[in-house]
Amino acid sequence: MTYAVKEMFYTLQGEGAQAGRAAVFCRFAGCNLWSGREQDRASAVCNFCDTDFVGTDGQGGGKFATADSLADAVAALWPQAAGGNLPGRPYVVCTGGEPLLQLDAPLIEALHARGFEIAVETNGTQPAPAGLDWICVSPKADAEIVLTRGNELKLVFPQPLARPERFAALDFQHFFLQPLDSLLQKQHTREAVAYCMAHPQWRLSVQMHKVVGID
Ligand SMILES: C[S@@+](CC[C@H](N)C(=O)[O-])C[C@H]1O[C@@H](n2cnc3c(N)ncnc32)[C@H](O)[C@@H]1O
Ligand SMILES: Nc1nc2[nH]cc(C(=O)O)c2c(=O)[nH]1
Ligand code: SF4
Ligand SMILES: [Mg+2]
Repeated sequence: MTYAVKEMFYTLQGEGAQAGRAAVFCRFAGCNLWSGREQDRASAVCNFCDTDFVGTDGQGGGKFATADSLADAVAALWPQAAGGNLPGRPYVVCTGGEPLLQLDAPLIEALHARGFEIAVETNGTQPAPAGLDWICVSPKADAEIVLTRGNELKLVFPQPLARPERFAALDFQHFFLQPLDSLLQKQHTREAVAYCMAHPQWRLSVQMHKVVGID
């Protein structure tokens, strides 16, 4: 299968329980909940997206004909210490767009073969292939989730039609509220803080990369 990748870069995970960890980000092109075109945003199932995932023209992006060629490109972004491996297991975060439209068993095998721990950021509407090491599901109000277990559930907040209570009993290790980044971001942050203080099952996920100014 050919993989369409918008961009690939080395940075720190900015969100959730792995925030602060060095990671290669592999951003797959395309999503099932929005075309990515601004003129379609208002009518999209998911209409608050902060990401450009259209096409393959970003930094490190492209079309990859095989799992091995994509995994080689991911591995090339991980820093190599002279004369040996760095401490800290190589970590790749597959995101998008919606990564589970493309991430398949051959790619998981190829990334594992290169020593990578594989994380995914998904909207939860697609089943996950076996072998993923970290699953972050971020539900959207108008899209039913089929992925109801994983490592972390990270709810963009507030979504009036997707209250945290709807997800609180699902099978995840960590529950995060991530303030909706928009013109009202400060207000959303205050509301998320108040919710977490009243419901200690939930923790706050600040999008750290935006605070510190990295990709
Ligand atoms: C761009 S999405 C890509 C992965 C996948 N499609 C998903 O929605 O989880 C990556 C993460 O950013 C979150 N996100 C998108 N737009 C956001 C915004 N305006 N404010 C806060 N988080 C946002 C998503 O909910 C998701 O957790
Ligand atoms: N640094 C950084 N951390 C992130 N965590 C999730 C992201 C995403 O867009 O999926 C993201 C991102 O775009 N950058
Ligand atoms: S599901 Fe994820 S990638 Fe798709 S539009 Fe929503 S936030 Fe963006
Ligand atoms: Mg992002």
